[in-house]
Amino acid sequence: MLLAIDVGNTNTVFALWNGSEFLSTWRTATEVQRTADQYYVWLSTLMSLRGLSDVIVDEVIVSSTVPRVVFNLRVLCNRYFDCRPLVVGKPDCALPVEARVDPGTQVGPDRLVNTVAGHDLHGGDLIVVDYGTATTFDVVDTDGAYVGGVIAPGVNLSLQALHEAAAALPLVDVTMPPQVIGKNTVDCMQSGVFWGYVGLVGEIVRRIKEERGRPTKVIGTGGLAPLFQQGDTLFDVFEDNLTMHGLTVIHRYNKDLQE
Ligand SMILES: Nc1ncnc2c1ncn2[C@@H]1O[C@H](COP(=O)(O)OP(=O)(O)OP(=O)(O)O)[C@@H](O)[C@H]1O
Ligand SMILES: CC(C)(CO)[C@@H](O)C(=O)NCCC(=O)O
Ligand SMILES: [K+]
Repeated sequence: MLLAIDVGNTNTVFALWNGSEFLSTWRTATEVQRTADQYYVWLSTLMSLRGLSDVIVDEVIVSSTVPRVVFNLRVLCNRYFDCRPLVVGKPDCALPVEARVDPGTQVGPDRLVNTVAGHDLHGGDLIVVDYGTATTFDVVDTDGAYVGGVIAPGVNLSLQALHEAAAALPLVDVTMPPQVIGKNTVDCMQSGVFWGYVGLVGEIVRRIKEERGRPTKVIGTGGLAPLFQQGDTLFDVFEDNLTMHGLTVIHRYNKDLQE
């Protein structure tokens, strides 16, 4: 069975894919020091808690925005799953779409995977907005190619930065505040970040559409996307599991190429 691993700068998600559905997904904090043995103890424990101890993982695909993590994931595959992982961005992992960017640019693998997934589900002419560690905008051309985008600081990163830089500001969660005008510190901060990001996303999407000059569908993904959709209609669709879906599409594509 396929194990798909999506390593973000904050969180790493593992998912088991049986060819037609995800049996389970698990999330852990991304940590470069974590060893293959630590991954395996953690994963096999969670698998048995879900009654999945009999599942044999024999294929793995990885997307990692943190290059150093890949080494230990390779050891995990070799030692415990007796296979070589397919790693997005490496020459031996083919992608069903092109990346039309400046020569030498290393596009984040998560953005390529989101492009593939978006194109698979919705065709071409898309903007994928991903609320991860960074807030990214991936522009998908008519033929499905990644043609660039926008990288803005992530929502939680902005809240953290306020807290770390200003002695009197606490660390708060992002939420939609009751009013725009805050009457206390927390409401003021939440208003700044919530409405600030509603504005940021709306404005960047508007300008991308203007620059491209054709009808473009907007897809929102990432843990915080639904929260921001409450502030304004920012997306045409919300996709819960976009990156994981893209990993299964890329895995299938590479298998079909081998056959
Ligand atoms: N109201 C909220 N306030 C703060 N965080 C939230 C809230 N709702 C969801 N989240 C967080 O969103 C995250 C899920 O987002 P996602 O997996 O898209 O990105 P990430 O893990 O933060 O970033 P990356 O993928 O770059 O590591 C989880 O860490 C979850 O705790
Ligand atoms: C922008 C992030 C951090 C978002 O996860 C990741 O996609 C990344 O490290 N990208 C590399 C640079 C680029 O995508 O152009
Ligand atoms: K992500």
